[in-house]
Amino acid sequence: MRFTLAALRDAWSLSRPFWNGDQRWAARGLLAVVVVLNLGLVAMNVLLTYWQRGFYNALETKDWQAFINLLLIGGPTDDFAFIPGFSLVAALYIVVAVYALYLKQALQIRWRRWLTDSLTRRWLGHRAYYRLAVEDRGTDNPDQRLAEDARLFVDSTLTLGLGLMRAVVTLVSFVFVLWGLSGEVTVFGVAIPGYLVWVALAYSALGTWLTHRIGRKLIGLNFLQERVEADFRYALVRVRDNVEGIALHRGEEEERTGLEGRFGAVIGNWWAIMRATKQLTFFTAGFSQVATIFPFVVVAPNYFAGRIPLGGLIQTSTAFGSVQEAMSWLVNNYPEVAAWRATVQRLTGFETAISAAEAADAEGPRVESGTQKGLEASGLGVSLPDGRPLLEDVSLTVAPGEAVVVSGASGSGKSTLFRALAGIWPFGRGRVSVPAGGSALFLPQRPYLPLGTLRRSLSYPSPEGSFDDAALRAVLEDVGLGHLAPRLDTGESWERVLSGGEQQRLAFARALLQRPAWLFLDEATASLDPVAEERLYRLLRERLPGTAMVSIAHRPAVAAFHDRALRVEGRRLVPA
Ligand SMILES: Nc1ncnc2c1ncn2[C@@H]1O[C@H](COP(=O)(O)OP(=O)(O)OP(=O)(O)O)[C@@H](O)[C@H]1O
Repeated sequence: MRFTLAALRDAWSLSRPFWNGDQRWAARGLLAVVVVLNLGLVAMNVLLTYWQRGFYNALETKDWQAFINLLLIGGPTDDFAFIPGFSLVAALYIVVAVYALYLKQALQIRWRRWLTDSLTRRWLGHRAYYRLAVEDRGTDNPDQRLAEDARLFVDSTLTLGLGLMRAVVTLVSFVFVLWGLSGEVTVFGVAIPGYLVWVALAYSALGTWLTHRIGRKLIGLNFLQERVEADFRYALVRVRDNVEGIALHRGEEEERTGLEGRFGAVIGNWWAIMRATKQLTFFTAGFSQVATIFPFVVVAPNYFAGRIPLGGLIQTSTAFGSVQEAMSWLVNNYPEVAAWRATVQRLTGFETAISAAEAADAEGPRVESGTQKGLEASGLGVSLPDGRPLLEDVSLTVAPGEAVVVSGASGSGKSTLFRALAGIWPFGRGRVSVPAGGSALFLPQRPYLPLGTLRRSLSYPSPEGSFDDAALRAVLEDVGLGHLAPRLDTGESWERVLSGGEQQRLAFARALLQRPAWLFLDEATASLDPVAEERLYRLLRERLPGTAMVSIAHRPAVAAFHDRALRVEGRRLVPA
């Protein structure tokens, strides 16, 4: 019971914004139509049992005319003045079944689009993706959660929800039918009305309870399966993205062992799922086998005693079977429910982690716009995710157009300071104030090249098309990448095609195009030869004279292009 309530509460908190949000009328409208169509299907099933009764009675009494009527247009039976013929009911059933599915799918894709969109926005917004990556909150594989879990959640919630609703409505309708059909039995002198209903309910309740006891470990196993599958897929993507590093190290054997280990986890958990499913299927298959004859066994005494005709026997057993099947909904859907529960857990965990990241957005060194002319950082503290301090009481002022170089031992915290100045490092305190209106650009050691054309990579983070061809070609020429000018619109895996030095040249080209007021460089020329390094820095100073620069660099030659030098020493930033 606790299991069900917690799952439903989590699922509702994931779904509520969709059903109450700006798409609510379209969503609720579609859902209402789908529900009505599904109810129509149940109603037709009930009608068909009365049709069946008339039909079998016509067979038993060899009434040719009634037989034809019930096959085609319809006609009177013992119980009703008119029952529609099979051809009419079947034609309507087909149309309703097709549209019940089609409109359910339409709702499904609308809901999935909304869920994926809202999770992606929140994951990317407030830089939650960054915080979740640097700080392990147990939210493995966000890609899997956004793509696979969101899809499964929507599909299964609708499919299981509608299935459950149909089961409940079927149960209620057929309980009435069955109650009307079953007489009274007297057990130990007590008359029990509608005894067939009680037998069906008891049989199904016992089955449901046993199913849950046998199958509940499937929930945890399904949760784990999603995770190990995603881990394996991610390891494959890592190999694909690092082909050169692996080939140069001749690391194939090591990679294969690593992949085998991850795939081993997939297989190991899969065996556990198989064993649990086998136990469950032994029970559920046995349960449904018995269920096919159980109604006949229960009703047979009345039939053989001549109290009901053949049509009555068939209708009673169908009604009994329907009640029992509707009651056994969980027995028949347990693996799907277990998989759904695991998906809800994964999405809820992801959502909670995003909310926590959003709430913690205000933590860490802040970057704010100020009214002063230059960049000012005071009392800045930068820590590691576990709270250990890396830099303390950092003060830094940079005037507009000024160039400052920062050096220091490897691991002393220069790159982390660079992240703090960019406002993305979530651990530490203090604030950085930059003049309002001035744009800033950060060039890390390994530039990020998005998927797509070279034009997109050059223009990034401005949208593709922000700069005209002449500007792009000229800037490529300036940074020494003139040979790439004819390939501006070629879609490539540019990260793999361009050398490390070429990628750094491309980053400089971005700076020349964007013309930021504040430019931060973290060893942005580390892969270039001294001549190219000098050329690029000279270009920056000539073309962007008004741009202030803060460079992190080890090489003394770089210092020549800066007005001032600082050093990270003993957790402090001091003049060099
Ligand atoms: N996400 C992280 N989680 C844990 N530790 C981190 C993380 N990022 C950086 N560190 C640690 O912080 C310390 C400083 O790292 P940082 O990259 O700032 O050094 P650096 O001075 O730029 O070094 P280098 O000159 O070698 O690039 C290192 O010991 C590093 O291991």
